[in-house]
Amino acid sequence: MVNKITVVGAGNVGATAAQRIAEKELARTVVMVDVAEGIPQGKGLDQWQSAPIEGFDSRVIGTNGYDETVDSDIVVITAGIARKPGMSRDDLLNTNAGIVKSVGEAIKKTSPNAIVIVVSNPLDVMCWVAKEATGFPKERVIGMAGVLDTARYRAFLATAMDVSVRDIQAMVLGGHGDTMVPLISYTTVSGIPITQLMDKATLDAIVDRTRNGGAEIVKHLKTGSAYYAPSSGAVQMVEAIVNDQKRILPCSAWLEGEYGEKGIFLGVPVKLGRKGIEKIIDVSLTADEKAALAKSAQAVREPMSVVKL
Ligand SMILES: NC(=O)C1=CN([C@@H]2O[C@H](COP(=O)(O)OP(=O)(O)OC[C@H]3O[C@@H](n4cnc5c(N)ncnc54)[C@H](O)[C@@H]3O)[C@@H](O)[C@H]2O)C=CC1
Ligand SMILES: O=C([O-])CC(=O)C(=O)O
Repeated sequence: MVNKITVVGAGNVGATAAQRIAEKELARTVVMVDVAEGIPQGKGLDQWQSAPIEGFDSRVIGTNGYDETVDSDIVVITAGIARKPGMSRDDLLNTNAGIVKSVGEAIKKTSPNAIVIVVSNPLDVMCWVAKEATGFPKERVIGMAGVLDTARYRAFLATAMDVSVRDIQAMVLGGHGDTMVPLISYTTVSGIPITQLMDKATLDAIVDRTRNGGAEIVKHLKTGSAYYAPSSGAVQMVEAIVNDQKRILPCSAWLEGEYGEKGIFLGVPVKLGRKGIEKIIDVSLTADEKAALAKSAQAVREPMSVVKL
């Protein structure tokens, strides 16, 4: 358990993440911050009132400012607008860049030693905005997307094969968009290569569905985007950090030459522990996977070039 975890944005992803963090008792105090008056206060109080039933002692509070967040160990940024049907994540760029920048500046002043987990979209670009605004080292600014995209891929594979999700190991790398790269060569079911268990057409359809996994939920919900699995993804990363688990998870990380890329955030396998990103793991890729990752990096670079910081 750490002393304090702040979740900025008390909307669908933020509030669900805060509740999960409290239920897992990952921090003594969980603070939700939102600009919407009354919302973080009301949700925080409601969550705290679930504590006697769920049996957790993490105190949840909600606020519109940063005083209560001072010296947070971890800050999860979920502030920003979510997309609606017909929109791409890049359509959120300008609005969310301004929001994430202001949040980053506030965190820099109030929690200078925090590890920041970014969730707001477009994810990889927002990680960069958060890194610029906080000035934090690359180990302490981490994006949540690969854990979610991989969870979707694993869930689809488990459904198709009628096996436990627990036995499916996989990794989705690249940017959090249509160009993401599910690594078929590293997908196994209890160590058995997926290509021995599933025909190519079925696998290709699952890869395609994974790439469009966020849009599929938006199409159903109409009013916003996914939040149960996204908050689970963010909380798995929080847990890895709090408990110094040294988990190897696909996260958006600032690259300085790894995978042939530099000066961008991109989803790659990292080791997550108490210091944040403790290592970026550079795995070998097939020629097709390398080309797909390079294309995905380009899809992150383009929106970056139009953001005014
Ligand atoms: N990285 C990923 O895999 C995922 C990213 N997302 C992204 O996460 C973000 C949040 O999604 P939801 O929670 O569904 O949206 P939501 O609309 O339910 O909640 C967003 C909250 O942010 C608040 N907010 C806006 N400006 C703020 C500021 N300056 N400071 C504090 N709070 C502020 C709003 O008042 C609102 O309560 C979106 O940008 C969405 O696209 C969502 C799911 C997955
Ligand atoms: O689709 C969206 O806009 C939200 C998101 O990133 C996801 O669910 O993958």
